[in-house]
Amino acid sequence: MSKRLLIVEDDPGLQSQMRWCFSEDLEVAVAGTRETALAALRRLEPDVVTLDLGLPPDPGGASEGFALLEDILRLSPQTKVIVVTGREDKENAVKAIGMGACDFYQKPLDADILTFVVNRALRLSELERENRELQSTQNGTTIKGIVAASPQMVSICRTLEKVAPTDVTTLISGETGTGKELLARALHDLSHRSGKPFAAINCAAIPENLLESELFGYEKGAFTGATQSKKGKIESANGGTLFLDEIGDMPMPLQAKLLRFLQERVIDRVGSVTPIPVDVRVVCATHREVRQLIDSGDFREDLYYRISEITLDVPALRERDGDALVIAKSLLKSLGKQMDRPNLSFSEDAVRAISSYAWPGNVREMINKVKRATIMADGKRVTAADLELESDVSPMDTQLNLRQVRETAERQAITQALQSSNFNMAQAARLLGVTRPTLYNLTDKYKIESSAEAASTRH
Ligand SMILES: Nc1ncnc2c1ncn2[C@@H]1O[C@H](COP(=O)(O)OP(=O)(O)OP(=O)(O)O)[C@@H](O)[C@H]1O
Repeated sequence: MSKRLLIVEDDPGLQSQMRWCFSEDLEVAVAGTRETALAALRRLEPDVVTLDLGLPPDPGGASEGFALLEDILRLSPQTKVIVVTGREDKENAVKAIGMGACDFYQKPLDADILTFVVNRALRLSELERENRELQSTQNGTTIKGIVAASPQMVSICRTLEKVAPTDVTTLISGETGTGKELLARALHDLSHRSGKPFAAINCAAIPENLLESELFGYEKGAFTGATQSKKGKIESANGGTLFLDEIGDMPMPLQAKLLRFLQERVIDRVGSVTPIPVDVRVVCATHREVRQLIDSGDFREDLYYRISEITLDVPALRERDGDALVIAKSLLKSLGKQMDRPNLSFSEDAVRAISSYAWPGNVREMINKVKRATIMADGKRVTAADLELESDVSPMDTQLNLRQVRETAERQAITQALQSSNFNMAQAARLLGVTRPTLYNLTDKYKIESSAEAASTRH
């Protein structure tokens, strides 16, 4: 894509002199007033603007130039602005830089210096764009399967890397869906036990009377129905890692038995008194406040100290700076690939909605929302509405020109009309106040399915 430069200069002589300074591989537009400059900004989306501060109606001062500088920085903050000032106008140059201009250039015109300054700004703009692209795809950790950019999660991953090679019992706490099991698996994968089993059991999901035999196994004849002996989860994890999810929900009698195992590293199957030595690393997780469970008499304090030799407190997604967006982007990429909808990206309003939403169900909730959006999105852009998130921005805050606004609005209106008319084209056309052929043209243009069957089997 060619680079674009907008020259804002009210003197026609200088306008053409400046235009001549730049080679043909640069797309150059010229504007002489604030209004025409803003129109060109929206149309051209320039990488760099040279801005003469002395614009009409204040050609002798700088008020109009400063107003335009503010407009440009608000509407298109990534555009690099070089202010052009009079020979003795150092004060305004400094003020403009303070406001956010990237450089300044003093008249009279010197072609070499001007091209040098503009090329430098173009290069800066290119580097910043590359950097933005890199940042949006970069993962702050190299642990397989974990996507994180926030300092909080990056620090947890660092701790995890240090703890993994040891055998210390680790307690991972955090709200539901924050990735506790994912971290437990990473602890296993990064340890010397990775070639051995990883056995997981959810203490809250198994009825109390079955949990003991699930964990410790049983001998033939131990209870009605025990027609043969069976290993429990602890034994089947021998050599590897045992993950006890929702440890806070473990019944008291079993807590005593687990404590004995952690102290002596032997288990007794149900119905047996012969201890079996087992070598496992234990990782526990809970979404509950274990300290409160201890206070209310529902959790043994001695067991707590045994299982929490190291604790990892996983913050909720809303507390991690920047994670929501990088995880959402990574999910969109992988789910898009899985569902044969590659190259999807989030619209500006989706990006804002993802960053401001509280994600009470954390990453698990995000997976569901992104999965839905991957199916629902029309075209390549996933909107806040596709994610079923509220968009708090008006289109003009984020969209640069009318084409973008119009297309988004048209696409939404057509989809709604088709849905509310049960995909009856004549009725939808009436609702939209257009003829049927026009509606067909529009559904073709936006690649919107115009029958219920096609819309539901589209993906
Ligand atoms: N940082 C992350 N990067 C990528 N995927 C993640 C991340 N955190 C969580 N996930 C994914 O989110 C889903 C939920 O994670 P996980 O099951 O580990 O959460 P949990 O805290 O154990 O939940 P619960 O308390 O409900 O058992 C999983 O599919 C997991 O792979």
